[in-house]
Amino acid sequence: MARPNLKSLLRLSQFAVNLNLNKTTQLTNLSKSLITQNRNFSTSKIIRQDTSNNNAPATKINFYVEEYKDKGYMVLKFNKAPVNSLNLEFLTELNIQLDKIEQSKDIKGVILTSHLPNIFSAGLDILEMYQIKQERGTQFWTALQETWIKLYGSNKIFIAAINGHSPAGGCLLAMSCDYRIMTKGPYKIGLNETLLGIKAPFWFRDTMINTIGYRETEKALQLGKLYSPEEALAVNLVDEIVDANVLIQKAEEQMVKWCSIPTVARELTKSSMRRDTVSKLIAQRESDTQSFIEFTQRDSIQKSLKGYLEAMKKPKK
Ligand SMILES: CCCCC/C=C\CCCC/C=C/C(=O)SCCNC(=O)CCNC(=O)[C@H](O)C(C)(C)COP(=O)(O)OP(=O)(O)OC[C@H]1O[C@@H](n2cnc3c(N)ncnc32)[C@H](O)[C@@H]1OP(=O)(O)O
Repeated sequence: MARPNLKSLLRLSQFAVNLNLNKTTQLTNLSKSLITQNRNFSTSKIIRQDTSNNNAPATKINFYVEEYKDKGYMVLKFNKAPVNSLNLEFLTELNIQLDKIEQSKDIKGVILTSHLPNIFSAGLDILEMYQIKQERGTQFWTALQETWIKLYGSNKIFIAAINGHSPAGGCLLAMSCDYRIMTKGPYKIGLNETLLGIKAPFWFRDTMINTIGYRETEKALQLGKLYSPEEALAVNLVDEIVDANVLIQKAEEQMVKWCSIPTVARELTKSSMRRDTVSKLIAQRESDTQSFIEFTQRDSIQKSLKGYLEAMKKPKK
């Protein structure tokens, strides 16, 4: 596919929030059709000023929410085209969703998945790290910490239905869930930060250690290893791999199973397993943010990120 020049890549975040009337109309129609299928289906919208067209408000639907209150769970679908990259606005909205979930008495669990084909999440939006300003960088990193604390530290049941690529921050989101099911296919999952010339933060590392163990993490992080679904299954990075057409069905089956466990006992058990890991970041949030700002402002890191952005723009073979 044709790649834009660096300038247009740098406008990606701005572009991503601009109004796309056709898309919005299509999505609204989709939402309506799902409601008529007797599903309680709601959309979450970001409304903000579209600076490329001073007269038009920008509307973009970043999430679809399907609630099955009678069954006690919901499906939360990422919908930030093209790759569900995690930028400040997306994370802020995700945090609001996570707060609502935590406060809901009717919802015991959530299936996290993507509405976009072949992609769960491409991880952090690289443009949030490239040539960042301190204020935005601080807000961004704080929002990301918040997401992880809310997700990894949640008492609710989270099942990741990974329907495509899930590198870096995408892998972190998946690992923060209680159970992972991945679609078979030419997809990759893992913490590949070293390939971008950056070090995975300690809480990414700890989440991976808690998921696949110390030795496998040691290799995976240094090599920036991206696993195929079969490789991920072999090291317990995912718990199941399935054909795409049964992904949500399998996730729902698991959800029913997890929901059937006595809630308080399950919650106390989960919390006892994760509390120390979460507390470690909570105790170091400010210094972790400062490290992020200091690290990403280094010339060497900016050079690596620039090279990575340029490589992403090269035409695919
Ligand atoms: C104490 C020390 C503290 C240290 C802290 C320091 C640093 C912080 C580290 C933070 C940890 C970082 C975590 C991360 O998550 S970094 C992000 C890593 N993500 C990736 O490497 C994924 C890159 N993307 C891809 O590999 C592919 O895009 C794909 C996900 C496999 C999907 O492929 P495909 O479907 O073929 O899509 P395209 O490649 O064509 O991409 C479509 C457009 O999306 C743009 N894109 C892709 N990924 C990102 C991204 N992560 N951020 C921003 N933009 C992204 C891509 O450029 C295309 O744009 P275009 O359509 O305009 O060309």
